[in-house]
Amino acid sequence: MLVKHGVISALTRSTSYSLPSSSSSSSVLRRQQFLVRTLCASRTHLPNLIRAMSSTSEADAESVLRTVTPSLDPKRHKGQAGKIAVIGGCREYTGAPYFAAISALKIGADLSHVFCTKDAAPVIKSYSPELIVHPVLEESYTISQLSEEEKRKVQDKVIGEVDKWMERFDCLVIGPGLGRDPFLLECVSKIMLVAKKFNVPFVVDGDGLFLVTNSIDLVKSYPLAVLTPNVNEYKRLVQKVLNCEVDEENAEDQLRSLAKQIGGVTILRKGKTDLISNGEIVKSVSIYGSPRRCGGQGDILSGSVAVFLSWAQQLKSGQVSPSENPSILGCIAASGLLRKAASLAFTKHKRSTLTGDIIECLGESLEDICPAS
Ligand SMILES: NC(=O)C1=CN([C@@H]2O[C@H](COP(=O)(O)OP(=O)(O)OC[C@H]3O[C@@H](n4cnc5c(N)ncnc54)[C@H](O)[C@@H]3O)[C@@H](O)[C@H]2O)[C@@H](O)CC1
Ligand SMILES: Nc1ncnc2c1ncn2[C@@H]1O[C@H](COP(=O)(O)OP(=O)(O)OP(=O)(O)O)[C@@H](O)[C@H]1O
Ligand SMILES: [Mg+2]
Repeated sequence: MLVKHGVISALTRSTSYSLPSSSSSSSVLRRQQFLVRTLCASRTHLPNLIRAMSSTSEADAESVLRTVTPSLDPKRHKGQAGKIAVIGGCREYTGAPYFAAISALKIGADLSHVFCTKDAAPVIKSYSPELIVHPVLEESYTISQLSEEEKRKVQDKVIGEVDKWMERFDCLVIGPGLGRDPFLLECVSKIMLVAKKFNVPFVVDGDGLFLVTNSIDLVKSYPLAVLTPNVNEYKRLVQKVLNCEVDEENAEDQLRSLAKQIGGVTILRKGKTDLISNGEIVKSVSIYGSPRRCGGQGDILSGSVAVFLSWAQQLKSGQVSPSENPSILGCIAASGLLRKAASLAFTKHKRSTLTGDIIECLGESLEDICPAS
């Protein structure tokens, strides 16, 4: 343990991340181990792996799903299969955070929280009693009458409300249905700083990517950040970071450059084929899939990445090669499962397939690949 902690300290010093002071809790320890595995994977072992795999290779998503999904052990207590929090949900969008949060539960996480605006909270609560919903975020229109001093107090309160829960979460999903209100996004930037302080991994999606694209330092060189851009979000990222247009001919190399340029974050580029890179390796997932493009499928994906990433970080060393980055494994597993569930839902519902139908197929699809008993 002491040796491990020494390694952790050295690694965290070299990346200028500080560990939380109460590093005795098991979730903090797990995150430290995750950080070590992620850094080891990206610094020590990957060069060898890259030499062996210079071009993109199709991931064996089913095998990754079997590796990362924990067995249902009666000795485990509530929380050990994952505690996820979605930061998103505003006046316009209540579906997206719900889809992300409920997908996490349907896959097998124990607890799923949503931090959203006060307007969105009763709506999201009414979709499901399973979710723990915190009405804490504020948009500009609710505070327009306040002085600058009072606005700062509101911001501190918002951040305090999330901060007090932060250490309990295994992963955050930042952005589904967040909206683009400037005051709200400023609060979310601060929430990201708190997550980084506690080494909590986060998946950035939807409007979280709008925020990050305009303030890339929020995620730059944070090894526990995963970005899940769709076609538009990817285009904006490429334009902003690489200062060029999307190059479909050299899609893999461009994705690798983009991830490298953002300091080795993991990027899952969604599309006909999902491409995943951490700036070193590039993996693809193209199995299954559905021709229906109804809104909300990306939200299922971001909630799923959070769960599989959390499970991948719990794997004991020995079960998985140290060169396998938990963030990459989480992305491969989530992409494979979503595509299988979408395919199954489509065989049942054809043109009328909706996101809710795909969510209903998550359990059956996972069961098919790794049965619960
Ligand atoms: N039911 C809901 O509450 C949903 C809310 N969503 C949220 O809506 C917000 C905005 O997300 P968007 O994905 O619309 O933002 P984008 O910036 O990706 O899309 C903006 C515009 O681009 C178009 N577009 C999207 N995908 C495209 C594609 N593949 N090819 C061409 N044009 C495309 C959209 O129709 C939209 O008009 C996010 O916070 C997101 O999470 C979405 O997740 C969908 C479901
Ligand atoms: N052309 C396609 N063919 C097959 N599957 C696709 C295609 N485009 C996207 N997908 C699948 O759908 C998933 C969601 O991608 P999509 O581009 O719809 O995300 P999004 O726009 O962020 O969704 P949302 O509406 O939730 O915001 C991807 O992970 C991918 O597996
Ligand atoms: Mg989206």
